Amino acid sequence: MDKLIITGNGPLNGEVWASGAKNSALPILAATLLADEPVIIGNLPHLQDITTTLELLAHMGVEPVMGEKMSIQLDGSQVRECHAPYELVKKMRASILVLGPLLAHFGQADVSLPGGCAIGTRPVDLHIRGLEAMGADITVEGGYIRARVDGRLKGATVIFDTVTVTGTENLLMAAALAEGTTVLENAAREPEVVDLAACLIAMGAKIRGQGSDTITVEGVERLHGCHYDVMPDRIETGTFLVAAAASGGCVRVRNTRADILDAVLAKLEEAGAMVRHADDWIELDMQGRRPRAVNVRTAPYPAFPTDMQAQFMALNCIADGTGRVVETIFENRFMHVQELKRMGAEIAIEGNTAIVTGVRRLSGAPVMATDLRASASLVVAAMIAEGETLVDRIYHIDRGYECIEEKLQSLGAKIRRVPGH
Ligand SMILES: CC(=O)N[C@H]1[C@@H](OP(=O)(O)OP(=O)(O)OC[C@H]2O[C@@H](n3ccc(=O)[nH]c3=O)[C@H](O)[C@@H]2O)O[C@H](CO)[C@@H](O)[C@@H]1O
Ligand SMILES: C=C(OP(=O)(O)O)C(=O)O
Repeated sequence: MDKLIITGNGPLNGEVWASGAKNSALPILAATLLADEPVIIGNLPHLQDITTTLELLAHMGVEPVMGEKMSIQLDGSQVRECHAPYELVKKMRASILVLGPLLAHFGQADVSLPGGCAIGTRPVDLHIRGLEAMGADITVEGGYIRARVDGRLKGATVIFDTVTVTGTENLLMAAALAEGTTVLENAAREPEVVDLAACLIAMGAKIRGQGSDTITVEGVERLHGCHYDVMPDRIETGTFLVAAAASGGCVRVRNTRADILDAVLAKLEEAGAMVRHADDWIELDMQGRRPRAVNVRTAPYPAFPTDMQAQFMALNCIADGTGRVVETIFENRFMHVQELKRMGAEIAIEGNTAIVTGVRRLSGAPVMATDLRASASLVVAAMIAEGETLVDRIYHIDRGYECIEEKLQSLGAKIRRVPGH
């Protein structure tokens, strides 16, 4: 298993590019299963999760054809098998995103039930209930979701009990090829849902209301090919900005968007950062100052994202004052706390709240990455700590951060990868 060795090296400064969004690319790759023709997807990030998705599509018979500039052509008409095996699903929960497209296009899907993961149990009951409301016959047996429909799925009104991002995406994709109109209520408003809808529209789907909590889809009989570029990764962008703020530095992130990061940018300004932005870049300047502690409470978009919670925890660890971090989305997303404490952080947990009292200095230590964003928080903490930190199990970070060490090195970080077994 690869490890990262990081030595605190003062403020981060310079420019870095944001990659395409993982959480947009994954549903969009699954959406190519809906089309009868080749679809070209551009601005794909080079990530382990993308590789896993391409393996999953190849397992079904869809062979990826590499194009220019990180683009890939996929042809949904090549599907031979509507089966997502446990061996691949266990590597990546987002594999559940093939359920809706397979069922809508081919009338059948056998998808391994994704397990829980470090951050929570993460059930998929709302995906299943929504598809059943559209006429699917679904059983769960031997660890597999077995879904069938005679003819086309039927449009329905689906009211989600809880806001679910991939649940909304699965139903949106299924509804695109259903017979009649589907209304998704209490739908997720995340920018990645809007990006998926834009890709589906480019394929011929009829969708309105994306970005609001009511999405209406008029099903069409077929979807065609298109070329679609994935939006920039707002969580990767936010991670670079938090690292800049925590280190007292000045960083410009290019190829990104400020309009999808409002809640994060507001918290960074509250922490004392000067933030400027234009159409495709965001710059954060901390002018060498120590950040002020901030309170954050995670909630569905447009509120503060759970995927940025761990990184803000790292910032609060060295901030001036005490910050309360409340996690409302996942029941176990504080796995980084114990590791940050190994580096000298002062954090107390009360239920779903972490109370972080800033210290002037963290110290390097051997730490263990437990999930994707926990890993990012440890990397941020390591870059501002005194001495050397060894971050183990970084396969988690490779799921969601493209060329993490090269990008951070370009900002002045002392970080290197040590290959492991
Ligand atoms: C690939 C992807 O896009 N992943 C993101 C997606 O995950 P994901 O789509 O898995 O997360 P959800 O939005 O579905 O989860 C939100 C909450 O709803 C619960 N729930 C969800 C579905 C369901 O059928 N039943 C149920 O109870 C979950 O356990 C969780 O407590 O949104 C999360 C919340 O913004 C992000 O942290 C993940 O990075
Ligand atoms: C939790 C995340 O991803 P996933 O849903 O793929 O586990 C994440 O991107 O922070």
